[in-house]
Amino acid sequence: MASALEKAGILVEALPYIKKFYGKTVVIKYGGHAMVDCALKKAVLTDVVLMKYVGMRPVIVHGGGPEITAMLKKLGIESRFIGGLRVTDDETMEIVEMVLVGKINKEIVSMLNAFGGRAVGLSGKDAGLLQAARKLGRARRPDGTVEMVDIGHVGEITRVDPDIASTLIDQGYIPVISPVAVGADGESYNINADYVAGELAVALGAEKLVILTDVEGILADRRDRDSLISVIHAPEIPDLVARGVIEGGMIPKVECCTRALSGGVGTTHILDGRVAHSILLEVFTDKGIGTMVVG
Ligand SMILES: Nc1ncnc2c1ncn2[C@@H]1O[C@H](COP(=O)(O)OP(=O)(O)O)[C@@H](O)[C@H]1O
Ligand SMILES: CC(=O)N[C@@H](CCC(=O)OP(=O)(O)O)C(=O)O
Repeated sequence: MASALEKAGILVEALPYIKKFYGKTVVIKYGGHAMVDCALKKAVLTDVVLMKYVGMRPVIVHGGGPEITAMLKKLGIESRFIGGLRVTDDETMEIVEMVLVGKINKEIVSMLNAFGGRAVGLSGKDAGLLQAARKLGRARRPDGTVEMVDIGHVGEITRVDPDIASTLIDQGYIPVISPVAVGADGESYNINADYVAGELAVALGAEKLVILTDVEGILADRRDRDSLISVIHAPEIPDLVARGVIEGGMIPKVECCTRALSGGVGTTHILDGRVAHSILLEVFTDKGIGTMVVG
């Protein structure tokens, strides 16, 4: 147990960070293990409420891929991914929206409110927050070449109108956003939540983008948990992707960090959502954790 003096020391250590981030927007991509484990869920959402109470402007973009897969399985529908994106036919789109907007979003909102935050759930469809167009999937042929194929209602963000989110933030609310968008044609689109977090961070002029996931951060060797890369420069990323060091679900994360940095976001981080209070450790202590992606 920490002594009273140690506890005071921890609070004092946080002071420069509280000052630095006071009034600043921080976009948090919430997904992975931290979303299914009940204790971790509480830890993450408590951190977000604390950030709010010390004067930061947190915004949550949530994922929910595993829950969508589980629901589809219950309904006897098999999940298929091409280039890391879910092949989304009409029926799947309906389930995606039900799970993300109807279930996960509302659960996060209720918990934040129970912890003393004032959270409001939105999907990208609300007030034109996210507009999208059909995105093709990158299918790898057996000979290694890539073919672009139709993957249904999967969207690429074409326009962000952050007004509804910034109005809510200005009024003291915590926006919680589902990665579902609308097309110019009125069609619904399913978007990888990492891309939504990156684009929103840019549109909201965020100071920080924090992506929670199921690993320590970017590993130089995925089989070696000690090979964490603490700081990586965006220009180093394409080579790591080409060499297969970064692959699968880590690709949208690094792409979204790179996009955010080029759009003016101060710092971007990929953190281990399995570590309780990893957001607090990153934001309020001298000991940065996970991988920081810098420009
Ligand atoms: N270089 C790498 N370092 C760490 N993880 C990597 C790397 N390359 C690929 N990955 C994979 O990316 C996964 C994280 O992406 P994903 O499963 O989509 O996360 P989430 O569900 O949090 O969005 C890791 O669990 C890991 O399997
Ligand atoms: C197009 C696409 O793949 N969309 C994702 C949206 C949810 C998501 O991104 O969830 P995670 O962050 O938990 O992976 C999906 O359907 O799974």
